[in-house]
Amino acid sequence: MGFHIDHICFSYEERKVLNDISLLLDPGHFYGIVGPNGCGKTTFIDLLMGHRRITSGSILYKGKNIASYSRKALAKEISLVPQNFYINFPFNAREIVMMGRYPYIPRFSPPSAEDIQVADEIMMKTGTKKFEDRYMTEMSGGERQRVIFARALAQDTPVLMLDEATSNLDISHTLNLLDIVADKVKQKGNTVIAVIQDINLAATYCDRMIFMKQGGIAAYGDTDEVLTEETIKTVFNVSSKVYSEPYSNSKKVAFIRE
Ligand SMILES: Nc1ncnc2c1ncn2[C@@H]1O[C@H](COP(=O)(O)OP(=O)(O)OP(=O)(O)O)[C@@H](O)[C@H]1O
Repeated sequence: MGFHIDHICFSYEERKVLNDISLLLDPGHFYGIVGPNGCGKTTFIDLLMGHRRITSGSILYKGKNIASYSRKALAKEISLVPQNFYINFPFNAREIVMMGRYPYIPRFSPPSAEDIQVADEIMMKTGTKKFEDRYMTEMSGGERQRVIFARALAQDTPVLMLDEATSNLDISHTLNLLDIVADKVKQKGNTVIAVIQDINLAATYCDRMIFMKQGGIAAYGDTDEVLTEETIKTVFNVSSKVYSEPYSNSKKVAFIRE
């Protein structure tokens, strides 16, 4: 049982940003959310995270209203790699990754041996161990992004939300991190819900896609079915050719400049 999103609307004060969205997001899938700038993707993710309250409708997670979960209970279920992460206090990379373990560490207690082991393993896998002692304020944008990604993985939740989480990473780190989470979807039945601007990257990893436009859902379903030239035209007003690409065994889009 995943998310049951029922006729939700959301406004920033007077401004309606999401309009009547209904979706069922089942566990065990890699969802890609795609859509033009400003169409409401981050706002949608914020609502699923319980960070903002919907104006109308309901969001159930595992059958319970998302707003009824305590912060700590929700942190054991859902983690997020945000689009922007601001930090001006000089935490080092290890401290940031360890923050992912906070739902499991009792108040006023130090991290357990297990917490330390999990953080170490994640840092090795994400290639962030080599700068574990470096301050976040003294890293490149891509290095910081990988540490924030590692923090979310250390949280070890059944649901992981990615908001353009790899947009400033090189291709090698992008593939490494998306492979790690795709593996969790396959092996453990975890759920990934990822806002991805790069449609071809989304098509490679996501078995289901949600196309958003002007605060609503323009198309939703299995990637093979919804990723079409018509969808790209409707959502982005861009002409394209959609074709099957044998190397990644997925659909790909070639954009046509007119
Ligand atoms: N805090 C806010 N207060 C008022 N309006 C906001 C706020 N945050 C976002 N908006 C507006 O809400 C709309 C949706 O924003 P959102 O960030 O969800 O879009 P997005 O699809 O994630 O965009 P992008 O692809 O550019 O990241 C935009 O028109 C934006 O200007």
